Amino acid sequence: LTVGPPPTPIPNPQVVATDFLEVNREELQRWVRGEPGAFDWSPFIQHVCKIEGRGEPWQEKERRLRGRLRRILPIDVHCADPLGAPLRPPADALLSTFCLEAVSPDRAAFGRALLNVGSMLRPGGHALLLGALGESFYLAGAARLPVVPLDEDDVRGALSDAGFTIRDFRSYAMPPALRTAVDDVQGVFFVHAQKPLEG
Ligand SMILES: C[S@@+](CC[C@H](N)C(=O)[O-])C[C@H]1O[C@@H](n2cnc3c(N)ncnc32)[C@H](O)[C@@H]1O
Repeated sequence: LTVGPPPTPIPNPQVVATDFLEVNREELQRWVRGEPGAFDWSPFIQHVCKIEGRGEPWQEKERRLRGRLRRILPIDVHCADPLGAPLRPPADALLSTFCLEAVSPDRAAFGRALLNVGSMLRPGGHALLLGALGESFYLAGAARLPVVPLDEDDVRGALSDAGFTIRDFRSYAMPPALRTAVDDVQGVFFVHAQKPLEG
């Protein structure tokens, strides 16, 4: 789960990155510090520069992102206060990818997790969520990890129950070429949702 800057520019935006596992947080920390042997995110940053098409040198984007990533915090999306204490200031925007459904035993838990992470957003804040549709497991090395299989209506219902307004909802069915043995994902959803300005 990553909490970050909003779609419209704000002065001096900061990015707060979070993960449940210390090993994952340490890996990210190594990248921020530029340590040798850290995971190399540069192909992804180069790709983003390419699709943004602004001619920004990728090294500049990487440098800026490193500078903005000030906090890497432990999180548990199953807690009402996922960070252990309210995020101060609350986030303008929140990005979560393939997390909530992968760590929830059932749809009710997915809905509660969405409500919990939504509490880190300011009123009017934006959530960008990507996740798996119809997935029941994925393999991480030798481990077979369960996933709650969701359909589009499950995601829409959970967003509405958590008080979000859906601004954009897209999904695609996994093309056969991308179906591999590491999971049984049927599709992917992309959501832009917003918390109401009041309440
Ligand atoms: C399927 S991975 C997705 C990772 C990454 N966001 C991505 O898109 O590839 C699920 C992530 O959820 C994290 N996780 C596990 N339990 C969690 C919990 N209770 N609260 C928050 N994150 C959790 C794992 O450490 C892992 O990084």
